[in-house]
Amino acid sequence: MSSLALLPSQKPPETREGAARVPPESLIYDWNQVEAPPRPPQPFGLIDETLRDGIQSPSATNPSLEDKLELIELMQAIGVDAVNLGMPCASPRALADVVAMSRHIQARRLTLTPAVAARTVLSDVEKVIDAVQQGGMPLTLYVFIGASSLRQWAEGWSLDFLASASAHTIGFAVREGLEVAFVTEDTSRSSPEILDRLFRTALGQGARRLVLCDTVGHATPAGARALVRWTRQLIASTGCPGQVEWHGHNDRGLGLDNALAALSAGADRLQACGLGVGERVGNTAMDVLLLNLKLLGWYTHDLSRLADYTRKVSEALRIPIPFNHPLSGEDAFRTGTGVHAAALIKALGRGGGRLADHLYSSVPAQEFGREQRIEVGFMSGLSNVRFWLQSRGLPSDEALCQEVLCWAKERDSLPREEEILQVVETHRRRRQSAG
Ligand SMILES: CC(=O)SCCNC(=O)CCNC(=O)[C@H](O)C(C)(C)COP(=O)(O)OP(=O)(O)OC[C@H]1O[C@@H](n2cnc3c(N)ncnc32)[C@H](O)[C@@H]1OP(=O)(O)O
Repeated sequence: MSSLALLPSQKPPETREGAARVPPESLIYDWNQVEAPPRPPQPFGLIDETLRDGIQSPSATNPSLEDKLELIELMQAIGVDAVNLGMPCASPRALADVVAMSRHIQARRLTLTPAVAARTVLSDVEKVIDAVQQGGMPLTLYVFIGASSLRQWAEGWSLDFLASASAHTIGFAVREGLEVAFVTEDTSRSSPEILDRLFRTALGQGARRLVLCDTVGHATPAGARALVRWTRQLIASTGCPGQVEWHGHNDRGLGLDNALAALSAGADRLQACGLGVGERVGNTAMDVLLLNLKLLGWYTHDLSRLADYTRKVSEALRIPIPFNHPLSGEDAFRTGTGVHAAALIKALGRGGGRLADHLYSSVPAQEFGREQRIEVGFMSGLSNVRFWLQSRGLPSDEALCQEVLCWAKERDSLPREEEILQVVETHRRRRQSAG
């Protein structure tokens, strides 16, 4: 504790007239621009898979219908253009929820395109047709089959079986008036020979979207780019209209990088789930993807409700937001660190929130509905304490600041607000009785 006496006391921040008017961009050299990723070659879309793949996370709770409806509203608010409502064949409740969500989308005149998933199995597709009839609105069918040799081996399937099951089911769905997206599970580990056969079959039967699935999170950005480019060339060679969609998992922690690489290579749409929930370690996180798309300048929709969306995903699926999750994590914009806090406080004094927002974060908190917070803890300096006290309208004389800081340094974790207030109160009483 005696070492604290050696800490230099914080000088009052210098003020520099006019600093507030300096745009942050002019103070930040951006190496990212030196080798900037290629912009997507065409407009792109986003489909939210939280209510399909997201709830396949073993840790997720199946959200109530009310929560699902609220989530759909928030998806619309953040500018997502399509939503997968689930698998009607999974259970009577799943079917009923899909129907209720379709009715909601219609009644509220939302612009989200609703979609559902099914196996290449006629009885699954019949359930989708039920959902369309009961819900009274079209649903895009995402019809899937395990494609890779590994997946075929596990099931005892042949490529002929995959092609005929796909042709049969897609043909049936298209004749029934459904728009069809063809989903090849494990695409990123499937050979070009397999994909060539299946994609030509699907497009020939009227599928209008090919979904490239990195089902086990095997892809790297280079692999994602190669697969997207190869698929675009294949579609062009068929003369059929067809779009490319990317579905990525995060097993190697590369979900976001792969999604961005797929987009740069020409994917028309990306799939993602709020908070990155989904099978095993989950899917590309929709919230982090949107954050990056926005910062890259590739997405212009207002994202001030993005943190609300992420909170709702957490609440609806009963999955806590990790403390260090980008943007919405508890710690995303707070610091208890002395050097960082001292600089942040000076920046606040000089230029207000906008510049301060860029000082110790690459994400401007205010733009996304959040704000910077300064805490007091064992890695703090006097600046933290003084700011903490002043921002609560409390006295912040040197003796009190030193006492709070010495006390905080002795602790193993950041103190709670009430605990700091207790130290302040004890100090006040001691002074009162002394004086
Ligand atoms: C794209 C993805 O993420 S794939 C994950 C899809 N999501 C889910 O599975 C969640 C919801 N699933 C469910 O509710 C159930 O698994 C159901 C209703 C689909 C099927 O339940 P069950 O009939 O009891 O089958 P079960 O789940 O045990 O096994 C899956 C069956 O589907 C078969 N199957 C899987 N995909 C296909 C396909 N595209 N075409 C034909 N059969 C398929 C499997 O071979 C297996 O058949 P089997 O029972 O003869 O071995």
